[in-house]
Amino acid sequence: MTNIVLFGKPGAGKGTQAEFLKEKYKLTHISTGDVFRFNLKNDTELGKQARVFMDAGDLVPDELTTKMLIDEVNKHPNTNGILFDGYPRTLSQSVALDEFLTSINSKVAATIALEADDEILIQRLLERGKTSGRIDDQDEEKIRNRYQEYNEKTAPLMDYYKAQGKFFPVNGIGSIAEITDRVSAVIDNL
Ligand SMILES: Nc1ncnc2c1ncn2[C@@H]1O[C@H](COP(=O)(O)OP(=O)(O)O)[C@@H](O)[C@H]1O
Repeated sequence: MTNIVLFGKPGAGKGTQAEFLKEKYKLTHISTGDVFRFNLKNDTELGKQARVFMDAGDLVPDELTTKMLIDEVNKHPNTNGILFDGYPRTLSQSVALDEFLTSINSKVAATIALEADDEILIQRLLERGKTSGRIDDQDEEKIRNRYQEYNEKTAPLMDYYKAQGKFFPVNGIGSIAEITDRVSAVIDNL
């Protein structure tokens, strides 16, 4: 299994790149944001629990998120590898992911970070909010809160993966195809 973590701030283009990468490398794409939104839409028990956090732009509590993630991975026992998009987002989630992958004889092969400036990203999200219907994309204050969550809780993961020699930053500004090429260069070298 080649498991790749796609890392980046909100709006960095993880979901867009994942669509191309999953085809190219025959990976299973798991977006925690998408799974949560599916549960919100279908008003499941998980959706009910996650809604308040998501609508405010806060992270959903680790325990709930990790349980959901493990359930998703377990739905694909024969996969070539997983493309993790939006997970892990806290140190506790990184540790939980490593423990879980070890338990199934696997590991994170690489964490690939799409890098771009905050102001560019905030504009992208506001633009997306006009058509996506996502409450968390429609209001600058909620977007700024997501950046604060990222800076406080998610940014420290960079050091966690750097210490393991698994952190690969990629310039996230350019055409979609250019960025796919940059990410592919990292994967092809693994
Ligand atoms: N790993 C996670 N841990 C906690 N909450 C999460 C996680 N992944 C997604 N969420 C929740 O879902 C929301 C939307 O996720 P996502 O679509 O990945 O956002 P973004 O476009 O901001 O990167 C987050 O703001 C958060 O509330």
